[in-house]
Amino acid sequence: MWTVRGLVKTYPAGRGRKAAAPPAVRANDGIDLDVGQGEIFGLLGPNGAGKTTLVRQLTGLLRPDAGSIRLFGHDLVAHPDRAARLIGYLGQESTALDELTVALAAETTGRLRGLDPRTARSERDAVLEELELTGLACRPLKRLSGGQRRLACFAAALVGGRPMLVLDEPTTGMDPVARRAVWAAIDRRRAERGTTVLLVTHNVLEAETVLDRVAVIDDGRVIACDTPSGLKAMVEGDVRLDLVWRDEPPLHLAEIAALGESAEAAGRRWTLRMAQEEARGVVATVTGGPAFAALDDFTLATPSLEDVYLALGGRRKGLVKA
Ligand SMILES: Nc1ncnc2c1ncn2[C@@H]1O[C@H](COP(=O)(O)OP(=O)(O)OP(=O)(O)O)[C@@H](O)[C@H]1O
Repeated sequence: MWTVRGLVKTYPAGRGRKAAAPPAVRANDGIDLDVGQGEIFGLLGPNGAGKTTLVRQLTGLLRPDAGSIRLFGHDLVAHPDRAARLIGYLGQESTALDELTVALAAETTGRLRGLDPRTARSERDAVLEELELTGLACRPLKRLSGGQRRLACFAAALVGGRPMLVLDEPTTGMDPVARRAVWAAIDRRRAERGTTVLLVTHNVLEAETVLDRVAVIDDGRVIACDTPSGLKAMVEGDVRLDLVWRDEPPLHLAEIAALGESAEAAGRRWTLRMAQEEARGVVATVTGGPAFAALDDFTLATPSLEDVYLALGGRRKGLVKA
């Protein structure tokens, strides 16, 4: 339904004296994607991986240097204007709606999408109620908290019932209640209308729970594409061991110093990834010997999408777990 082949986008080098000019950036480097109708499809990757660049091309806002994009049979490279009729897009920034009230943002979006005034008003009321925004309806977006503003923009993106929703980190800054409301609204549309969702995220936890399939993007390329469980099967047999030290790790103990060499350290926390059998020995060492006194807490966990991502050679930077 949504077919992307060989998409390439390079941002040109900046002007100026040679040494000071920023170099050209190949932000998308031959991307292929196939998204099916009714899928909740994710793009996961660290900051700067090329996700937003990809999404802006898919939504007709940025012209690719090479490659093809077809959505519901339309050629969106030749006719980028058609994207607006097919896609409800929630970008990372939404300053365009800032001056409007929550109600007017939703209603105006509906009118811009061709709804008659009455339908725009009734869709506005329904979506504000669905997302529990009715109490904020008269508030200008610029007078809302970050999470509330994001939710109001999400509400506006839903008005007009586009068959495809493209959401660039929709739940950033939202509390758990608002997040749940977003996922429920998406699920409802998929169940009732077969709406397809393309979701950009660097939240691996969210990715694991809500997505049907994920494309992992790194350095402008798709480095893996599968269901979350399919991706996790790639690192089956591995576990993650987190050790939290009370204070300094007891590096005077030879076995702890050796462990430290393969650990990723973040403050008092060490994270180690290893085969299950090996983990058993390490747990015995840290809990049975003199190191135990220095240990505050430890957890042993099955692999997450983050572990897959790291195993694929991705960079850790930019992926969040909460
Ligand atoms: N307008 C621009 N001009 C030049 N380079 C750009 C421009 N926009 C993005 N880039 C560069 O292109 C690369 C991809 O950026 P992009 O915004 O697509 O990443 P992203 O995966 O969406 O990141 P994030 O998770 O931080 O939103 C980065 O190296 C970025 O610095």
